[in-house]
Amino acid sequence: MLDKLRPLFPYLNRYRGHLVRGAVAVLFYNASKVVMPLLIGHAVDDVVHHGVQGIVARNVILLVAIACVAAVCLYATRWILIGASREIEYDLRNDLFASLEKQSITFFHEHRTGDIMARATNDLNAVRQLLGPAIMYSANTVVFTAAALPFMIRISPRLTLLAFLPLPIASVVVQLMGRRIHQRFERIQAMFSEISAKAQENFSGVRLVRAFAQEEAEVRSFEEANQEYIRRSLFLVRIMAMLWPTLEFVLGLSIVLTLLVGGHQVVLGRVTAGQFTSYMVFMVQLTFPMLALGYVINLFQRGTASVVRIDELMKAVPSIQDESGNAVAIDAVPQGEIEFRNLTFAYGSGPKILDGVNLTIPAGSSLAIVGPTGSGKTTLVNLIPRLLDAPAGEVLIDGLPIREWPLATLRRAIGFVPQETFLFSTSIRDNIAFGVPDATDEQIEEAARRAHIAAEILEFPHGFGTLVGERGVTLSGGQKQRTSIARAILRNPRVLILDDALASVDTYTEEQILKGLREVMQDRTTILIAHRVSTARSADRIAVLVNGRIAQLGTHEELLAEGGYYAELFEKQQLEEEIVAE
Ligand SMILES: Nc1ncnc2c1ncn2[C@@H]1O[C@H](COP(=O)(O)OP(=O)(O)OP(=O)(O)O)[C@@H](O)[C@H]1O
Repeated sequence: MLDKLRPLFPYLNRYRGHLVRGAVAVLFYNASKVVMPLLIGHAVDDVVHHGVQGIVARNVILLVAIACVAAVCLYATRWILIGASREIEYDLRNDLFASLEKQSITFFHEHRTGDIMARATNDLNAVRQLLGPAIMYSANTVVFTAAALPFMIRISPRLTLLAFLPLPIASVVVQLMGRRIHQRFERIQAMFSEISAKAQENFSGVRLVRAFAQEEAEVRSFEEANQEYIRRSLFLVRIMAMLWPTLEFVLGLSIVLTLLVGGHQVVLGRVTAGQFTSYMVFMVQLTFPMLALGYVINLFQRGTASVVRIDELMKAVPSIQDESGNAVAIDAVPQGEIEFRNLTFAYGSGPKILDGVNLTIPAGSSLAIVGPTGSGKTTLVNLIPRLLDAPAGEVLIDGLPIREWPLATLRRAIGFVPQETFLFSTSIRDNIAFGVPDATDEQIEEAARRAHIAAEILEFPHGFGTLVGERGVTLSGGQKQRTSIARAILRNPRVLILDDALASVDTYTEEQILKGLREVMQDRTTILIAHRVSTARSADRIAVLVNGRIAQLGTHEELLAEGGYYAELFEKQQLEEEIVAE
């Protein structure tokens, strides 16, 4: 178990000052608690022997004073130890988020968002409870038992031996049940991840669910998953339900034995009434910490299972990261020449998606990529900002293997408009300025103007301050694409990549955007993935990608003259336009 908790050691070490102060508070708290039964015993003996009011009153004052000290120490214990657990929770959450931010996109294909969210919330909370209440209660139990035991032995070794006799039974029960609690909690958390993922996908895909009238089917499927979650939780409840009464029974047994044997010893005069009272108070005081043991074990088992689940995410090594000893300085700016040198690429052990691609895009020139759906166009451009990693030496920037460039330098130089546009639930201004936090309003508006979206944005009630997404207006597909283009332009990148970024706009808007882009494209390397010839022809050269191979390469005129896929596409689209025009 300690091994599983190893990931927490650096955090505990960081807050060792808190832990030491917490330990001091625990010591003082338990010291004052141990004094109390002794004082009560004294008071009882005083009454029995002297019956003097004054002495009793002195004992009462002392008791109240000790109770005050205990209360202050308990307050300090909670404040320091629970506070430290919150600090560690804060650090853990930040570290988890930072490590997730570094993961490559394949990581997010392998882990469902709901699962990640469940680990970042439910599991993190279980770890916090382990670090806070679990550590605090176990420290109190151990210290109090250790402090009380010598006094109890001094009062009566025989009584102590008898009273503690049933405790090993409790220990065995706790050991056995602890293991099961751990296993069952792991299964509960896995199911919770499943439910979270299901809910998250349903909310994200709400349009599809409504359009296909699948609400009831989805509710049913959610209910099934929820039922399984409850079934697994009830499994844990069953064990916990056995743990509490077992511990209570064992403690009850101890108290009964103490009463029986202790009472007998008072009668025989071996212990005084006061000593016996002290002893009984010790036993009663031990009841709560012993019972809390069941709760603490539960917290420890849950927490350990959750540490493992969080650590799985934290220790996942990003599949794409900076190679050690990059040849290029971090503040370098690439010219923007891109070369694919005999590039072959497959997803994992799957089939080849790109096969022997040889292509150079000179710095400052533009290239359009056309080709049938699934031919590998997106895959090819994803290799440039290293969203996917090509085999070493097969993609070069300015003649240098791409891995020689620090990731930050490389990505800073690229403006990327992905096929699926994504806008954050914030203002249009912030969405465009994403990646350029110090951009001025003028720069943002200029980028929007070039992407041919400025006029439409200004028509919204709050202009550029209009909120989009879940909390604001819903932009049309074309508006989203143009906002996304403005975002890429604002970065003033050396390399601009537009992956089918004009697919959702009509031909008139396409023409307007291309007009704006023509200025932007000057002197920067631009790659346009397009399905329309009208978009493709605006580039210096056009590459036709078929089945992961470059089938044709040339200017619009050259490719028309050459015949083949591009010329056919041109004819087909012209015919369509003529039919629409009639
Ligand atoms: N993450 C992935 N894992 C496995 N296969 C993938 C993955 N992403 C894409 N593919 C496969 O790679 C092939 C090429 O996909 P890609 O998206 O590059 O094509 P495309 O030419 O951009 O298509 P489209 O024009 O439809 O956007 C497809 O067969 C696709 O199924």
